[in-house]
Amino acid sequence: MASPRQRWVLASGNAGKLEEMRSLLAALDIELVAQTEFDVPDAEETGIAFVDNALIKARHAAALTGLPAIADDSGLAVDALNGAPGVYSARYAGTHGDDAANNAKLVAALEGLAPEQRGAAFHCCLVATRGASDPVPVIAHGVWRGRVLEAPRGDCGFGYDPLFWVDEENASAAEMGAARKNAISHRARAMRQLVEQLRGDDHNG
Ligand SMILES: O=P(O)(O)OP(=O)(O)OP(=O)(O)OC[C@H]1O[C@@H](n2cnc3c(O)ncnc32)[C@H](O)[C@@H]1O
Ligand SMILES: [Mg+2]
Repeated sequence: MASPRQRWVLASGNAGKLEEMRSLLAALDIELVAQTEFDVPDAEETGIAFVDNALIKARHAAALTGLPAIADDSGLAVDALNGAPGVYSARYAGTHGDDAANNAKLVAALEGLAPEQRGAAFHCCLVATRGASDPVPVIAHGVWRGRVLEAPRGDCGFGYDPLFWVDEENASAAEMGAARKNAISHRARAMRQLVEQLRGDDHNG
């Protein structure tokens, strides 16, 4: 599928995600173009599961550009909130993509909980579709476990990164730096799987 210099559209309007996806996809010899460069508007994310929304976004971008597409649907599932905000992570506080408001709401929701009650997982579902009606899209899923801090720490990354504490790193996702995050994150794990499958595709002709 990923023949040399094939063009793919990255079906995301999130600048933080796009930067990470580009760096994670550097292993594939493909030209990646953000959907915003084609004026593709955000798709309506009506799915119940991450994979539903990733499929919706990939098909939407492929349909409007005529190119193969890669989409990411991701979010934070907090144990004490029974998996919320989950697929609603981007609009947890009401306004889509208002990271500061989302983080403030999360801090308030977990107020008073002890560290061992603050477990959470970042999920990332990636979908690669060869076209809008591809009957066999490639799907990958990565999970990254950590703990929600009582207050933000660090300036790197995006979204919930300043609240996501990773014990083994002794750092929040916003403190560890892009290179480290891109080695161990939910998105890194999903992308390794996706790249593996796309490479397999090449070999299968
Ligand atoms: O749908 P697109 O256009 O890709 O962009 P989006 O920002 O709406 O993305 P999602 O619908 O997948 O929502 C993901 C939410 O989870 C957050 N999130 C996902 N990955 C993250 C990461 O690596 N670090 C911090 N927050 C993350 C992100 O900030 C959003 O609030
Ligand atoms: Mg979205």
